[in-house]
Formats: sequence, C-alpha cells, structure tokens
Amino acid sequence: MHIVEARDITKVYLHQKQEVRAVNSVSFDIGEGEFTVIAGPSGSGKTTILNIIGAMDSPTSGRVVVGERDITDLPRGERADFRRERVGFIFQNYNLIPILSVYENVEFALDLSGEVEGGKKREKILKLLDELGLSELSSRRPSELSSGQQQRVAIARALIKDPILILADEPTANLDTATGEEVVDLMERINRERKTTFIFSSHDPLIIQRARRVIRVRDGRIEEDDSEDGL
Ligand SMILES: Nc1ncnc2c1ncn2[C@@H]1O[C@H](COP(=O)(O)OP(=O)(O)OP(=O)(O)O)[C@@H](O)[C@H]1O
Repeated sequence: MHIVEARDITKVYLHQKQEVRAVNSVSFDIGEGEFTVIAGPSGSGKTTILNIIGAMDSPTSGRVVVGERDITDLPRGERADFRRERVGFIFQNYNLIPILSVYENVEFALDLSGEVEGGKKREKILKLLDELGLSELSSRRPSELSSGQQQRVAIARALIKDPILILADEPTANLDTATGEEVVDLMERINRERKTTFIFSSHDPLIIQRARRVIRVRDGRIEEDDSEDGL
C-alpha cells in the first residue's frame, strides 16, 4: 500500500509580486514502512514538499493522497484534524513546549490526537519514554536537556499518536555529527521495529546515506530517485 501518492505537485509562492516556483511538477509514491530522505541543497524545495505531504500547506496544482485520503483541497479545519491525528512531525528546532516537562510534552500531543483516555494514557506514555530511553528525564523541561535529548523527546511526541507517517524536516541540522547519527539511529530503529514510515529531509551526505531511498531535489524538481524496490 502507498502511504503517500504525490502527483505532479507544483507550489508557486508570490513574493513581492514575483512568482517563486518552489516545487515544480513533482511526482512520487511512498510505500508503507519506507525510510526515505528528500535530499537537496538549501532552497531546493524540501520543506515545501514535506509541508504539502503533511497537510501543512496545499499545492498550487497536482494531487496528494496520504493514507488513502485525498488531502489536496481539504478545508483548513479538516486539514488540521488530519495532521493532528495521522501525521507525526519532527523539526530542526525540536519545537518542544518550554514550560512543559518531557512527559507533558508527549502527553499534550496524545491529548490533541484525541486517541487514548485515562489510565491507559499514562501507561502508553511511560512505555514509549522507556522505549526511547527517556524515562529518567521525564520530569525535566526542554531547557534542561541536551540538543540530542530534545530531539529524542520530539521523536517521542511524534510517535505517541501512532501516526501513519513521520515527517522530519532536517532533524539533524542543529546537532553535531555524532548526535545527529544517534538521532538517525533512533529513527531507523523505530522504522525497523515498529514499521513506521519515515520521510526526512537533509542536505548532509552522512545523513543522506543512512536512508534506504534517496529522492534528490534541485530547483523544485526531482533530479534522481533511487527507489530500491523500483517504485
Ligand atoms: N512562504 C514563502 N514565500 C515565498 N517563497 C518561499 C516561501 N517558502 C519558500 N519559498 C521559496 O521556495 C523555495 C524552496 O524553499 P524550501 O524552504 O522548500 O527549500 P528547502 O530545500 O527546504 O531549503 P532549506 O534547506 O534552506 O530549508 C526557495 O526558493 C524559497 O525561498
């Protein structure tokens, strides 16, 4: 089954009356359980593509189907529901809520997804924190964590709602090489053990080589797609 079907997507921004073609007629499918990177230099359109797949933004033209739902023209409210319930996001700047503890950051994401109630909720959160090696940090606030630990919490937050897909926009960009590798190790382990589909973006060759499939973009177009199973 395809988790994502992107057909001929184009995104044009208007910037000071000039058209910027951030994504230009891009098509690809992402299968269930893939560990795929969208690679390309700064400004090549990686973030725009991830935002469209994650229903943060809609394309100017083309179609996007995620988890068998056509999200191309969803009204704003439905788009937000879809995002909250079905997609996990990991950002370059972690985007944790500073006044909440590690536990509460993860709990908040679970509450928003509206999935689990009462006692089961606590059990689910504690189990995930344990799985990701975060149990001992659960009462700390983000400012009391290293960058790598913060990104691990962000991964927990993305994962807690059992999303059909995790999108990670340059998840290692603010980390040193060793910590960045650890974050990719963790994403890779989750992908292997839970079969969670990951699409992440990067311009770092060390990170790109860790993906099983590389979709290379440049100037808003796909330059190369080395899908190992010939998708
Ligand atoms: N809201 C916007 N308004 C105008 N132009 C935009 C907007 N967002 C992105 N762009 C332009 O679209 C192009 C693609 O941007 P995008 O952020 O998708 O690239 P990227 O590959 O993710 O870059 P980076 O690695 O620097 O984050 C760039 O030329 C950028 O300047």
